[in-house]
Amino acid sequence: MTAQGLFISFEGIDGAGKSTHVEALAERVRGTGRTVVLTREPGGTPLAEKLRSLALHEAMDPLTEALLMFAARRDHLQQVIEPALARGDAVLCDRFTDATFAYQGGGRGFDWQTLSTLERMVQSLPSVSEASGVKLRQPDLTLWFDLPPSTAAERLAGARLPDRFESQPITFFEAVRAGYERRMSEDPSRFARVDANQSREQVWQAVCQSVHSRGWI
Ligand SMILES: Nc1ncnc2c1ncn2[C@@H]1O[C@H](COP(=O)(O)OP(=O)(O)OP(=O)(O)O)[C@@H](O)[C@H]1O
Ligand SMILES: Cc1cn([C@H]2C[C@H](O)[C@@H](COP(=O)(O)O)O2)c(=O)[nH]c1=O
Repeated sequence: MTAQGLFISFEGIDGAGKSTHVEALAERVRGTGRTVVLTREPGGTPLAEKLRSLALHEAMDPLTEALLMFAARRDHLQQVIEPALARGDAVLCDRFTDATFAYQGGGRGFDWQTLSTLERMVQSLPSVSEASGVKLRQPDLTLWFDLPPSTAAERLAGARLPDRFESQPITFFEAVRAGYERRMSEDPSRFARVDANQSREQVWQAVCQSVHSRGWI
């Protein structure tokens, strides 16, 4: 947990079941007396929502796509996430930087090191002294809803008009899933991998268990 606030991100391929549990978890966290800020990426501010719309619907090259994600994140961090954490609120965010590594890094094959450089630029915490090194804003917990891409595709079939990401083939989502795997291997204690290939109730129990075991609900 950060000094004051609590930051939980929800990750996974499209259709993994993240959004199904965000509001219910928010309710459980509110029950502990915390104010909850429910938000999403790309998005979460008026500017970032405009960038979201571009990223999801306009054709562009992988670098432009990665820069848009980080530009949206920078605004979101400054306008919403950092102020909320400073107030001691809980921020529940539907996707954060792991999605950039998974989708742009894994899915698109964009250079992982360049993404790490952008991450350092965008997420450095200003108040940390030089002696203790640069600290990056990261979620206190990342719930990774892990589901085989074929099952996710079945769940999404016919649900809505697919955007630039949702219309990608299964092989793209296999690469995204591998991106999440790699990202988790780089910081395992931050992640809880939730087996999303279960009933909604079983997934919910797994979500609650991960948050409860950390003493946050
Ligand atoms: N455990 C489950 N079993 C079967 N269907 C599920 C389960 N969880 C969610 N669903 C259904 O799968 C679909 C996708 O779920 P949801 O919108 O929560 O996914 P998501 O990860 O938020 O997707 P996206 O990132 O594309 O917004 C919805 O129709 C939802 O009702
Ligand atoms: C943050 C982030 C998101 N994406 C992709 C992943 C999804 O396909 C869409 C967002 O849609 P959702 O229904 O809100 O899940 O954007 C990405 O490629 N890179 C990112 O950093």
